[in-house]
Amino acid sequence: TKSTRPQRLLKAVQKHSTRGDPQSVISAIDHFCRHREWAMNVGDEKGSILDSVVSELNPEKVLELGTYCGYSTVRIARLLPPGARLITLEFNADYAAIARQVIAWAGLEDKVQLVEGASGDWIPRMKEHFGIETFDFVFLDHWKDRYLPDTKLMEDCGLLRKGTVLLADNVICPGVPDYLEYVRNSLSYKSCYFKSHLEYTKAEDGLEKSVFLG
Ligand SMILES: O=C(NCCCCCn1ccnc1)c1cc(-c2ccc(F)cc2)cc(O)c1O
Ligand SMILES: [Mg+2]
Repeated sequence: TKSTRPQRLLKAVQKHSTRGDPQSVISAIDHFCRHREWAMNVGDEKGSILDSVVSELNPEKVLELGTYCGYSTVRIARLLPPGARLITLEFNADYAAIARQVIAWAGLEDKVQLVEGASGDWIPRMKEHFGIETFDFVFLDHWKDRYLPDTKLMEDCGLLRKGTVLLADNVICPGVPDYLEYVRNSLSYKSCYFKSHLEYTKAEDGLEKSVFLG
């Protein structure tokens, strides 16, 4: 039976990168997506912006909504200090199965906890299930119509603190208009836009960085 794109992406990682070397995993995925098959990873251009936000923040507790094949998981986890933890939520079981192998190949499994399920179900359970007080950094990259409800849910569950940084992918393409309107007009956020391009294309896209003011 025909393989899936995530399966072909994993094979490219195992063939063209070095086990335990996250940078080589990132490069192998970017090469595959640019020269073989496009895939919805945050990509190298927006990925560099993601890197700079994470490096400046040095977060201890990170939440990623939307793992896909684990590309941004590897980008973030490789920059985390020892003892820091990344929880990544993926709804699609097939994506999760590939992501686990990509994260393990990169040698980052000790920093990452991949949880399968719906963000709306898991966000209310973060505190009691994972012993999380608040997150320092949240990367939103899942269903675009869930960015806003899940952000409000994180607020209501007390998972955000003064200074928590939300970074949202795809705010132009596919676009998250309701989320943008909220974080840009709410007195509880200081928001700014990083103009970039849709991964591996010339189309405009960008990241929105929003600091929760409490
Ligand atoms: O839909 C996207 N991501 C969510 C995937 C499903 C998440 C499942 N899940 C995980 C946790 N809770 C739910 C996405 C799409 C595009 C895109 C852009 C242009 C185009 F023509 C086609 C596609 C680009 C991205 O960068 C994206 O992130
Ligand atoms: Mg995305």
